[in-house]
Amino acid sequence: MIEASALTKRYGRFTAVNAVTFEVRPGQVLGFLGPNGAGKSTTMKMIAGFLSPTAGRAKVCGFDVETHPIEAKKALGYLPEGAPSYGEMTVRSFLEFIAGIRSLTGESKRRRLDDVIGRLHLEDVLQQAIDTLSKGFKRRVGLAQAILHDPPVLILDEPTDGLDPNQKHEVRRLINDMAENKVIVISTHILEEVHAVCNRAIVIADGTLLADATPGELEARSRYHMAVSLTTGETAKAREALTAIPEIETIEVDPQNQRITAFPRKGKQILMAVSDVLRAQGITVSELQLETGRLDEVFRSITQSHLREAHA
Ligand SMILES: Nc1ncnc2c1ncn2[C@@H]1O[C@H](COP(=O)(O)OP(=O)(O)OP(=O)(O)O)[C@@H](O)[C@H]1O
Repeated sequence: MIEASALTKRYGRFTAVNAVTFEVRPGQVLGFLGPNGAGKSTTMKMIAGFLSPTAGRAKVCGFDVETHPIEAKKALGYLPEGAPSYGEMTVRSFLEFIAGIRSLTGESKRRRLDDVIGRLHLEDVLQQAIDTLSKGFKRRVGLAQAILHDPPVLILDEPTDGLDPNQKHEVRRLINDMAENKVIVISTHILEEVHAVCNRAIVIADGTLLADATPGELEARSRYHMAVSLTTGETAKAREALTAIPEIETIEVDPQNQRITAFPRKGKQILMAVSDVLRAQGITVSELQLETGRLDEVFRSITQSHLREAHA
């Protein structure tokens, strides 16, 4: 379990992280979302014990990161941003070195090394110096060192940064496979990643926690939640037909692709009515979709309204 209590980091008069409080329990994969410079990496570094908080505290599996750093770090795997240090080492010697630091020996060391090398497909680069690897491979080596001792808590700072789409998919699957009995925190800019791996999301901006909810709850805040979108060759006729439905508040047409979106009045369901009206008018649609909500729009509205208020 991770407990962050009023975690704060100040650099001079600048507050990078402002009294952030949250808990993460086993089975939770928490996505850390926020614009550039929001304080995501700084918060993760404080929980991982790589940076001392100015105020507040973090605990990992009950151990205060500041007062019991060894116990806390034992329970934790941390993938920092960027590439692993020790770039002159080969991948194999780096992982052996980390295994030593993690006190792995003998059969269990061999098993753990084989496991992470296999999971992250590092077989072909084991003898290569880390500095000479592509960005994606460097990221995979970083992930391998984070999970090598099979810790109960994982903190992964942008784990899929620099990976190609296949590798992104693989790493998301790896996180899903590990999620059941671990505590996992990931930071990401990729909102589809929140859907793919997270069952909870925290939004921060300017070092301040602005939202803490499931991805579904966040989507439900979107103006697109329960809206109906459709594509047809008869846009004008369909739009006109939809104006007859009293439960629809507004209708928008995307100028790029002519896709129509009908927004319901608060609390109203419109899918059946839309479908009935189109059928009655003989309008053929190539696609009709009930929207769950758009995370990117919610993210923008939460962070931008905060920034507007903060700088007003
Ligand atoms: N050592 C430092 N001295 C002064 N300011 C710093 C220092 N480290 C970070 N900051 C500032 O703290 C703020 C938060 O940085 P942080 O790296 O945590 O953001 P982030 O949310 O991870 O951003 P990104 O998504 O761009 O990685 C930024 O404004 C950054 O410039």
